[in-house]
Amino acid sequence: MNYEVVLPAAGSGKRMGAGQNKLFLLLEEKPILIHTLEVFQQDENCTGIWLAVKPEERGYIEQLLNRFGITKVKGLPDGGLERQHSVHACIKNMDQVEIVLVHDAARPFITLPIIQKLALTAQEKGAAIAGVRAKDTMKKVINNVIVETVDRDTLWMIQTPQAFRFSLLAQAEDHAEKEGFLGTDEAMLIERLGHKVHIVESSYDNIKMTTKEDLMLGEAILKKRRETQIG
Ligand SMILES: Nc1ccn([C@@H]2O[C@H](COP(=O)(O)OP(=O)(O)OP(=O)(O)O)[C@@H](O)[C@H]2O)c(=O)n1
Ligand SMILES: C[C@](O)(CO)[C@H](O)COP(=O)(O)O
Repeated sequence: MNYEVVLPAAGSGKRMGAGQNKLFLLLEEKPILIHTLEVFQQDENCTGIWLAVKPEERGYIEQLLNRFGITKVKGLPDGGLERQHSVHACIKNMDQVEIVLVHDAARPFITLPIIQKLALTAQEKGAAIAGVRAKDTMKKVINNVIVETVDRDTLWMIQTPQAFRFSLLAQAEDHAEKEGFLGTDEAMLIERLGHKVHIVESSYDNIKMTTKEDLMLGEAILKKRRETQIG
């Protein structure tokens, strides 16, 4: 199933505390952003990449695209104050396609089988997002006191990619903007339309590079993958 992908890349990386956009930090000598882009560059089903960027970082990102042979980028619109604004900027710039994926540029370990399953489920059902089952005992806590132990079987930790029929996501983004609603993922905007969102089981490796500890985890995931390939 063919698709185009939106990669929000206009964050600041405050929690990483590196004093620069965390996407420029290196994992095995390659920027995190490039690790993520290479997944989609290599996927023959990906027909276009849209990158939301900070205006002052556009020139450097274009240099990186050239240096690493990333040729599928169709546009690099200005990102916004929040992640949702950055995604919306891309959606507004794109021509209509059947299926669009939104994927955090900060999640470099997504794999092609999960991407394909998401795209196919979105084609069939309209909206599909990646997630993994909660592993720990889950409790709701207010003011440091347990209010409730939540049935773990109903809880998933949500990731990206999130895949949609383009028209549905565009409608959800416009609706959220009109109502001044800000969500932490695209699925929340679709849920507000009353449309069902389906889950596709993903991998615990598909971490978002958020804090310093994630850099070590990231190096370990790359090492594991290299050793599996060699072995
Ligand atoms: N205004 C924003 C904020 C975030 N992002 C992107 O959305 C993804 C997920 O966001 P997050 O991990 O929160 O990244 P940052 O906002 O950079 O990190 P922090 O919240 O720690 O500042 C990242 O690829 C980030 O670049 C974006 O495009 N525009
Ligand atoms: C979309 C997301 O990756 C799902 O886990 C996440 O909500 C975005 O990251 P943030 O750190 O909440 O901005």
